[in-house]
Amino acid sequence: MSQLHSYSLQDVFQNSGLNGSFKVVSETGTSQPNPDYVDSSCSLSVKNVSYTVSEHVGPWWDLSSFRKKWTRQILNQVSFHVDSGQIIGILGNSGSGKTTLLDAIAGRIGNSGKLVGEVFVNGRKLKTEQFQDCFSYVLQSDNLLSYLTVEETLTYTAQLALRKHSSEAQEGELVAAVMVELSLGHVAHSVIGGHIFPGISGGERRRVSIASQLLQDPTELPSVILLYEPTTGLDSMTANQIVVLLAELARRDRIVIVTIHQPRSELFRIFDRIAIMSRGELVFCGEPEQMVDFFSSCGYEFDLTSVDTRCSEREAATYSHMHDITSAYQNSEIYKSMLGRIGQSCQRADKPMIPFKSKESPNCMSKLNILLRRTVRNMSRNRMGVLMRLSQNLIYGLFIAFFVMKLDKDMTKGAVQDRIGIIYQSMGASPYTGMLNAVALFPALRAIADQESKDGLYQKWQMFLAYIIHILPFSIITVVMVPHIIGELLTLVLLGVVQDHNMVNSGVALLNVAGIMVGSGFLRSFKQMPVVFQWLKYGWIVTEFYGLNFTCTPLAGLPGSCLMDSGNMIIDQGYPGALSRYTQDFLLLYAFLPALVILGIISFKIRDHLVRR
Ligand SMILES: Nc1ncnc2c1ncn2[C@@H]1O[C@H](COP(=O)(O)OP(=O)(O)OP(=O)(O)O)[C@@H](O)[C@H]1O
Repeated sequence: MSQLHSYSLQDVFQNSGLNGSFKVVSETGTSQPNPDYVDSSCSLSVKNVSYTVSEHVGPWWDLSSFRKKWTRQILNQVSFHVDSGQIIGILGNSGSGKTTLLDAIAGRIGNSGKLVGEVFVNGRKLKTEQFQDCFSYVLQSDNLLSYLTVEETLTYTAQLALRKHSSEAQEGELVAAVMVELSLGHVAHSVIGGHIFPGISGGERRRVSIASQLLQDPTELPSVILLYEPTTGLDSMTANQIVVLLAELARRDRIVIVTIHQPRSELFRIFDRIAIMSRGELVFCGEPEQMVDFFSSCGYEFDLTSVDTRCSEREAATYSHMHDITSAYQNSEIYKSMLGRIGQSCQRADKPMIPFKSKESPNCMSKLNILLRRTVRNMSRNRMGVLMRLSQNLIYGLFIAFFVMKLDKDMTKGAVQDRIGIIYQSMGASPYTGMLNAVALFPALRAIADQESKDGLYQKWQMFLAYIIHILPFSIITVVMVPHIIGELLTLVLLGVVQDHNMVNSGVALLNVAGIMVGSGFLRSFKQMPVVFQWLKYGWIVTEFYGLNFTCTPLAGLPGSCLMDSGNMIIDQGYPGALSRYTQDFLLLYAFLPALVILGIISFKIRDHLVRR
């Protein structure tokens, strides 16, 4: 990775033709503090943003109150202004509205409530649907593929995000530059790791997630980066390092907005602006030094900004404190000067607009190809996963073969019953192996798809298709065990619309048992079945029994115990019409496969609407 140290990200963008305009150009990736940002290249103004949701007054089991609704104010007239080169920390107790504010700015608020207010970038008002294309958003959880290295992870992201005509060399240079910028060079070839095997550290994973976001703007460095709780779950030293790193990113001509739960006191100095939220309102937004003066001038401690809901008296008292502080802030010079800066920036809309994320990213097929290569590479290193897929059908096949070899031809020794039993077991049990695969291996990919699709890298159903294509070679081994593949596909379809994979487990099990019992004809006579199930009867019986001749020793005292002595008679008597429908029934069985793939695509399209955006 020696080449890593020869690039800075800005240089690469400028040299590669994917250039943007930078005022602060650093050398070799080290930050250049830029304290005198008089005319910043970018400004973000958030003006009077409010968010309300309509909620049922009571729970659903109390119908009278459930029918009534009330409007709840989650964000109330939030305004702040921040220039490039600055990092702003949004603080507040749990439930104060930090996440909602970040989601609102990032354009991922969902449509369950009503969002009003204005967001300006460089003085130009953004439409709500433009937020998502304008800002980069780093979530709290690092959804990364465990078996890929850091460099591979970032390379695949670059391939998914960058312009279709960017070359491999350009992508490589950008990835190398981003790794330099986030000090990831020393772990470039280390695997990300997971719960069951070690990989890079928690802080390094955070940095990989941030690096992924930096790579997602192909035309220019992302100018506004939002990070949700980037320090949660990290030890204090690593948390400090992450915040320092974010401050360095901001100094390189960006705006960095971070929500943070409980920052250590030394971290306050690193932020250029501190915003404190309580009950959906900004009770303070200013420089850290101003914060100390402000709180001492209004006679309150900083930690009195949260409302204590432990009892009604404490709630009333602390709410009144909070109200006093908010009023004091809104009457302060700090607030007025902030409003002044918003006004100035709106009047001076002469700066260039931040370019939106490129709409020229690779086409659908190329993205599918990249996703497939990424999934295959990750899977091929998962020894347990590969072993599980290869061995389960082999073992299952051997198990069935063991019984098949012992099948008797004597009618009186259960020749017919045993054969039907074997078919029933093959049909009934193999979908479970498919289900187990999907439940064990797919949810991690689904979480990644949820995040990356929100970033606009691809659509969720494309990850679903890539997953199906990558299991095809394994499925070819089990081609005669269509029920196994049907089991896996059915599980994937349900995983699209049901989040909890335990519920999916039970659902598939139930559908499988019910399907076999009601619709297969193994446990019920075809003739007694409703017509809708009759056409579902398939060719296994014909495959097993056609052309078979049985022996039979008549049982004493049981005349007619040997009335049927051939497989063809069994088919005619027990499953009338099955012979003439043989091809049609098999086609029907295989038709389940494309039908389930189409259902899966629909299911993952529905997921787009279900998963809160
Ligand atoms: N769509 C919604 N419908 C109903 N209530 C909501 C919705 N979104 C947010 N809330 C409520 O708004 C309040 C603020 O939530 P938010 O997640 O923004 O707080 P937070 O400051 O990020 O909390 P934490 O630090 O615990 O994550 C919470 O009480 C939450 O339950």
